[in-house]
Amino acid sequence: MKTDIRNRKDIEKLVNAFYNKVKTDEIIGYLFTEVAKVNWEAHLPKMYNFWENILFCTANYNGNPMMKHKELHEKSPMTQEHFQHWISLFNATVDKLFEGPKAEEIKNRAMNIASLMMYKTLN
Ligand code: HEM
Repeated sequence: MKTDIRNRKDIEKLVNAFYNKVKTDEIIGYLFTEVAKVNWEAHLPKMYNFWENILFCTANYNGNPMMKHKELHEKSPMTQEHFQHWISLFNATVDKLFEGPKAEEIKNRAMNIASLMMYKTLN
């Protein structure tokens, strides 16, 4: 039986599952592994903080994601398809693991941030 996203431990489970898929994904994987050469030990805790702050207002994330993605786009151009694919992977991961109001909220927030990011990055 699926539960809602209740705490940081659930966020860790979601984020780990999501980036496990991302790493080997045919459409966006290379942006992480070859272009940005992501240090996963640093990136994953940042993402736990990012989403924990969004869902539970913990005020433990203070980065600048818009800037990071603009820099990434300058190194290797991204397209609307990349962002749409990111969203579909993210939604599929949420739906596989969780259900409830917080699960719906995180998908809505991801979609809104992705739209803004696309607008700021691709224009
Ligand atoms: C095509 C879509 C996307 C790609 C390819 C992508 C890729 C990346 C990469 C390579 C990094 C840098 C990791 C590092 O520090 O080396 C990053 C950071 C990050 N991404 Fe994305 N991303 C995408 C979409 C999104 C979306 C839609 C969100 C939010 C809903 C998001 C949130 C973040 C955050 C919060 C960081 C950490 C920024 C920091 O350093 O504080 N990303 N992303």
